[in-house]
Amino acid sequence: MHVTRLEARGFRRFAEVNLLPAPGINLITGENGAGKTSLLEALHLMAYGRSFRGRVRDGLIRAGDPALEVFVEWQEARRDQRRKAGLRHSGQEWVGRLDGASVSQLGELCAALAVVSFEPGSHSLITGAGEIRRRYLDWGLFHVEPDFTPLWRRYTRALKQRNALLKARARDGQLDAWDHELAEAGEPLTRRRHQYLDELQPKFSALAAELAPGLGAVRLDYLPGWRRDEFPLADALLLARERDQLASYTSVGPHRADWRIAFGGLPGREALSRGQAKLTALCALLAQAEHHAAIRGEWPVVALDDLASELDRNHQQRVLERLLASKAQVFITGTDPPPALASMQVELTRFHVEHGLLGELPQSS
Ligand SMILES: Nc1ncnc2c1ncn2[C@@H]1O[C@H](COP(=O)(O)OP(=O)(O)OP(=O)(O)O)[C@@H](O)[C@H]1O
Repeated sequence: MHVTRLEARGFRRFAEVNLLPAPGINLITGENGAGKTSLLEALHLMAYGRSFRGRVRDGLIRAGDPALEVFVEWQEARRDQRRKAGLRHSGQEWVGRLDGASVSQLGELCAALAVVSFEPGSHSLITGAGEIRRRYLDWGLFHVEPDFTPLWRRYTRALKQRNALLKARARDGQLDAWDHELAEAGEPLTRRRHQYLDELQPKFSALAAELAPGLGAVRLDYLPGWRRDEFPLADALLLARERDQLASYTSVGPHRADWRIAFGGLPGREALSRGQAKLTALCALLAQAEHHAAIRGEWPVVALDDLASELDRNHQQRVLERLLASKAQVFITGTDPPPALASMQVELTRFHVEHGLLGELPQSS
């Protein structure tokens, strides 16, 4: 898929911005603080329902403006279909529209537009909290398995209910029903996530061998959130009940799941340098994009924020060559064009941002 229009109003420093990108490589340059990252952030917001650097209260809405609006149009090659989505926040709540109709859940927008973003905070996918890694798996599954979303919603709802009952000190009989519901949704949800991670493994290994060969062979392990090899989720919930009643929350289940990367050449993920953690995160994101392409028949949009400061020239080149071969639409930002691009004879569509104003530069290669 490729984005044909990205519009934002009242977003970060932009009063109004309108970007008409090309299907191939789009390079956005500008000085520090000009607004380059904000453009990718707006795209990410539409594709994930959240920013990669903060919430609304952290300044997504332009100072002095009543609301922010983001509008994206994109083309799906698979169905030769043009699609559009809008998102608005006026300080109270998000309102979303997809293909001209209101959406009841922002998740509907997120499952429609597929964007993979690599940005300065991406290493947290490897070194950060388990929630980030769960979200990564779920985002992939929202896109490649249409019946994953209802399953995920069912589990999330049951978890909310069980936690509310635990807080209200409800009787065992009331908890039984929600334990049953959690297990009914949680078991298949776990199987899907586990299988998805297994499917990512060969893609991840191939990317790691190319981008981070010094780290050795890669293994991805799924940690389900309870001792699944010993008993089913229903039993785990029952066994944990007394403890959960004391703590007023559910301590076992897929909401506590995680996954782990083990490299043959390293003792543990803590042994990764920050640069290696970034490369590993990039491998994870590209593996997900390749998997998406294999199942859906087209690449997600790939957004690489500040590529030159994230990767050395050699790694930039390897990543860009891979993306060029994929025919994915790519957005790259930087204060200057990344050095690897200069030597690659790539056809580029160039934009320049200055003090929150965007202009298109003549095409270059
Ligand atoms: N809510 C807001 N209202 C007005 N301006 C804002 C708001 N939030 C951020 N900004 C401004 O937007 C700019 C941040 O833009 P952004 O991070 O996209 O820049 P950038 O071009 O990626 O910079 P860098 O190269 O330094 O990473 C800063 O100048 C910041 O002061």
